[in-house]
Amino acid sequence: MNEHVTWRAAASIDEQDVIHLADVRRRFGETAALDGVSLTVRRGEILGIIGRSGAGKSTLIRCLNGLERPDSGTIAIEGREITGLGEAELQPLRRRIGMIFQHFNLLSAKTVEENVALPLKIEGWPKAKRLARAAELLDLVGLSGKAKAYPSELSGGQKQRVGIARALAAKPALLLSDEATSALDPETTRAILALLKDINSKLGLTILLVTHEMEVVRSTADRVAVLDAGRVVEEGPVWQVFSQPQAQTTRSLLSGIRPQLPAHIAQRLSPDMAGEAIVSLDIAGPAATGSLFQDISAAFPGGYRLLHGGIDHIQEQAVGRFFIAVPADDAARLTSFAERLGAQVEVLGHVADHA
Ligand SMILES: Nc1ncnc2c1ncn2[C@@H]1O[C@H](COP(=O)(O)OP(=O)(O)OP(=O)(O)O)[C@@H](O)[C@H]1O
Repeated sequence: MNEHVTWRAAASIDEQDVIHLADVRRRFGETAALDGVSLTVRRGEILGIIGRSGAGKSTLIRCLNGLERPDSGTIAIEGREITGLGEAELQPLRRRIGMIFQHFNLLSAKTVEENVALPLKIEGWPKAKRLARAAELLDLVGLSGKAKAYPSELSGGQKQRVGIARALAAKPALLLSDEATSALDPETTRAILALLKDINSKLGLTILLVTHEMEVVRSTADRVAVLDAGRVVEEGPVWQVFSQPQAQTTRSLLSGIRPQLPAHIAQRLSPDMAGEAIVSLDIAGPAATGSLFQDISAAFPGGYRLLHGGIDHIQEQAVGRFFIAVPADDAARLTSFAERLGAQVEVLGHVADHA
């Protein structure tokens, strides 16, 4: 455990960014896979990167681990620029990034402890020392009893724990998770994410979570960057981006985990200003659990109807999303009233009768 303490101390001395990308571009023929990506992964944080299929996530990962070279722009790992380095110079920097994968990528003919110790063997560590380190890491990931087992004898979750232990063996500056929970059931996913969060807080380990699973980012990341057609279209603390997403891509990516206007009401929406206006209210922070509806009630004697929604908690911040119906004539005044209280308001349309 001493090694962990040393590691953490080292992390706190060195405050520089772990990864820094500036205007990174990579084209494949007509396709701009990365179209000017600038991004920073700060030491000790968990940064989530989300994007739909084809957004450029894999190209970004390949540029980070040196398997792909950008056409232009710069990539620095712990302040050292990797763009332009030759293979020999790249190797030690590549080892500063430990990776975990969707399908674990364990060697089936090797035992668990041999898999974990493999990066250290490549680095030339003596056998006794690397097995001692493997034992320490297996303890960290909760697999002490499995050192002599083979991957085929393990569950998916246990295999990913071995993957995590192996990725941490050479004390990387960054753990890069490439869809690491996508092949796991929800319960195992939660356990693996809890382990990653635990390692992040115990060791100060910096983690980059690349995923198409919004729930992974919601429950685990500190910040999130949204990639769309090779560009970062939105970036910020998870609770902020998830509560008031600005980009259309972010909104549609989040549609599965944020309350949506029920389909039977959405089908009846009309742009004609008649009957009731259907309004969405997004509000976060203390205002979300404050007196929002009490204030609206007091200011709008014509009344309102709460149709759908609720309050979630992300990073210990309340995040509220509500759909309400108000008399059409009140919609404009309600919008400015709720905006003054900190809500993001959108009039989605109107319905002739009660929705
Ligand atoms: N080697 C390649 N040759 C040609 N086109 C490529 C190549 N690699 C990526 N692309 C294209 O670049 C774009 C970004 O691809 P990339 O694989 O980085 O996206 P992604 O976000 O990882 O997608 P997915 O989630 O489906 O893996 C896509 O349009 C893809 O077709």
